[in-house]
Order: sequence, then C-alpha cells, then structure tokens
Amino acid sequence: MNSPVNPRAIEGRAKISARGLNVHYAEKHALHSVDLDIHSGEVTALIGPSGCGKSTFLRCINRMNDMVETARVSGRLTIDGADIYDRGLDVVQLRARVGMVFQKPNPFPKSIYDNVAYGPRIHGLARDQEELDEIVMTSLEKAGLLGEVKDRLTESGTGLSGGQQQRLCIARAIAVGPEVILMDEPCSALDPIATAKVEELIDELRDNYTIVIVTHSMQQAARVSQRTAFFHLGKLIEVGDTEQIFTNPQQPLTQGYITGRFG
Ligand SMILES: Nc1ncnc2c1ncn2[C@@H]1O[C@H](COP(=O)(O)OP(=O)(O)OP(=O)(O)O)[C@@H](O)[C@H]1O
Repeated sequence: MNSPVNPRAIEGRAKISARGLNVHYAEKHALHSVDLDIHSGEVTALIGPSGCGKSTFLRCINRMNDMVETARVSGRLTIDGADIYDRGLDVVQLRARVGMVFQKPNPFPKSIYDNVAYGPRIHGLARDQEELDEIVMTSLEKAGLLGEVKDRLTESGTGLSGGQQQRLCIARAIAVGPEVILMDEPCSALDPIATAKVEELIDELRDNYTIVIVTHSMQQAARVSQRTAFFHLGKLIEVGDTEQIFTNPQQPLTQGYITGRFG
C-alpha cells in the first residue's frame, strides 16, 4: 500500500505552494480550499470555464487581490516556503519577484527604453546609466524584441504593434529580475502570428523562471505548458502533466471540459 502523501514534503519541492487557499469577494466564495504546487523551470497552465477562479488564483500569487476592497484571502500561499500573506511581507518587493503580464498589452505612454527602465529605476537596480542600458538591452533581448526595436528605443511603446507591445510588457516584467512570471491570457488580444511569437518566448523563458499562465485556449495550454491545473466553480478539480490531463484525465469534469462538452 502506498504511504500517505506528506503535504509538507510536497511543499518542499514546490516554488509556489497553496494549501487550503480560499478567496471570497464579499459573499461570493470564488476559490474553495485550493491545494496546488507550482514548480520552477516549467510552465503551469490554469484552465477552466469562465468564472471558475483561474484569474483569482493567479492574482493571489502577487497579492493583486489586495487591491479589490471586497476580496478576502485565507489559507496558506508560500513562495520558497515563505508565506506571502505574512503581515511583515513587503508587497512592493513581492511584486518585483513576481512579475505580471496582462490580457491587454499595457505599455506606459513612455518611450520603449523608459518602459523597460521603469522598474529597475524604481527599485534602484542600476548604479549608473551604463548598467541601466545593459538591463534594458538584456531584457529586450530576452523578450525577443531587441532586433525589432533597437533603432527606435526613444519612440513611444504605444506605437508598437499589439504583439510587440506584449513582448515589451514581458521585457518590462523581466527587467526587475523576477523569479515568477504570471500571465493572464497574454495572447487573447493578439493575432495568430503574434501569439506564436509570444508562445515561443514563453517556452524560451521557462528554464529561468516559474511561469503560470491563465488561458482560455486548450490548444495553447497544450502547446506551452508542462503542467495543467483544471478549475471548475472555484475548485481545483485536477492537476497533472499537461499530456496526461489532455489525453488521460482522471476526473469526469476534466474529461467533459477538454472534450468540449461544456465551457
Ligand atoms: N472583483 C470582483 N468582485 C466580485 N466578484 C469577482 C471579482 N473578481 C472575480 N469575481 C468573481 O469570482 C469568480 C471567479 O472569477 P475569476 O475572474 O477568477 O474567474 P476566471 O476563471 O478567471 O474567469 P474568466 O475566464 O472569465 O476570466 C467569478 O464568479 C467572478 O464573477
């Protein structure tokens, strides 16, 4: 007989670990006691029908739900074993460690250079102009954008195409040296070619970051992620290797969703 799983032992291997995580928005119980481990060096996709709590879970990881007045979070959520809801935690530092890319590209109305330099300036990451230039160039390079923008760094970020803007937002997130990158449907506003570029980029980034992506597209989850978590009505129904989830789901609800019976 298998010995019972020790939750602490699992938590020990995970970069991010949720235990009994609940979120309420006023009376609405949006997340029900979620236990989920997320590992570094891979992409974890959060899937499930609209309103199932994917974004709510994602927004717990960088405490974005703090900004929603009615939101109440309980349970335990750790990064590298430290509780990020600890009273003493510096949320600004947390958000530097946990970057976020949103559904709609949202560059600042500033130059391409200043978009990427913004975070490093605020966090005092560069000692001089040369170091700042280095951070900006490296971040643009890692985001697969440098070749397209190196001759127009002083032009506005909002003048780029949608796909370029989204890669600029990824460069902006990378520039502060995060360990985790959260992506909330990062391709939903992009055309197929721009989507393919962002997906390629996600794949390149996964060795060096812990990436969590919310997606409505099961094809995208299958293409970019190594692990997939399926949510339904605020509950985590099943999590496993992406291939297993899509070819051999263990739960009837997961089966129903991936075969398009609802969603
Ligand atoms: N700020 C909020 N105030 C009140 N209720 C909210 C708020 N944000 C989300 N909810 C509710 O919480 C539940 C989970 O929402 P959430 O946005 O996490 O779902 P989702 O799976 O990401 O949905 P979608 O795929 O449509 O983006 C939904 O019932 C939603 O209406």
